[in-house]
Amino acid sequence: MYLFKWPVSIYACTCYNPQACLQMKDDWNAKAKTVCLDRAARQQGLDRLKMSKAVVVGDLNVGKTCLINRFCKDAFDRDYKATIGVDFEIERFELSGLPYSLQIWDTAGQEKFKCIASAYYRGAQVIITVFDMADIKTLEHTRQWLLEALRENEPSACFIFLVGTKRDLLSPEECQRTERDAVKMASEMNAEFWSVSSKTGQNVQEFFFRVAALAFEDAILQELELGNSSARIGDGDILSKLLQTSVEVDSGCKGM
Ligand SMILES: Nc1nc2c(ncn2[C@@H]2O[C@H](COP(=O)(O)OP(=O)(O)OP(=O)(O)O)[C@@H](O)[C@H]2O)c(=O)[nH]1
Repeated sequence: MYLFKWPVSIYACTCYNPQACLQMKDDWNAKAKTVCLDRAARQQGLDRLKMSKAVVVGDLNVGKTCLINRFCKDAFDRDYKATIGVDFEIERFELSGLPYSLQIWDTAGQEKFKCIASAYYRGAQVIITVFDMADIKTLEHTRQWLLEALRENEPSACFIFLVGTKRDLLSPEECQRTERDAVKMASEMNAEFWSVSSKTGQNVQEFFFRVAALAFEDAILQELELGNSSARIGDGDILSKLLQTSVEVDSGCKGM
């Protein structure tokens, strides 16, 4: 899969929530592009709030709620409390000078709540399928969860992530083995794989920053295209000039 790389987000952000402040990268070349894009976005009247929706799906007890709580509240609860239906958090960022919010929908993994939860899949820009690295059968089930979430969305318009939780419970050897299986599954799902621990916080912030960066980039591109019908990637327009570098984003393991 080829994506235009526009690393705006990673370092040009001043977050409302200090937890969510995206890390600065020392890449002046990219920074210059960020400034250009920011200016272009302003010219297009894009100063209003942007919001993207991410839905988090997966078996019960795999750690969906803990993943969200670690990122949004920097908290971890060792006691299991089943999600009933759905719940959501909104994380606010300022990216490249623009306010931006990520709505993160936590859905119930329990079968009896599935019909309630699936009603909220629609309109997602990001689908996060979660499995428990210490319970390999939950990895197999992610395919089905993804299918169900895609049924309510336009597949080509969604970023798909496969997230393995509870890596703190695995030995390094077990972790390697599970990550190998997960990378295979991610490639079948056309997803990007991350392995995380909500208990220790390992990779959680990095993962959500990546989600926010991709969703934000996509939202801005869509706005620019809608706002100016002549603005099309590859048409020699402002976007293609700004987004000169395309990089191959491979569906491999990003979070290890
Ligand atoms: N050791 C460890 N335990 C975790 C981790 N993430 C979650 N847990 C535990 O796993 C259990 C289930 O976590 P939840 O986040 O509630 O699971 P869920 O997927 O939201 O479950 P449903 O709401 O039923 O769909 C809890 O007891 C958590 O403490 C992790 O990274 N490491």
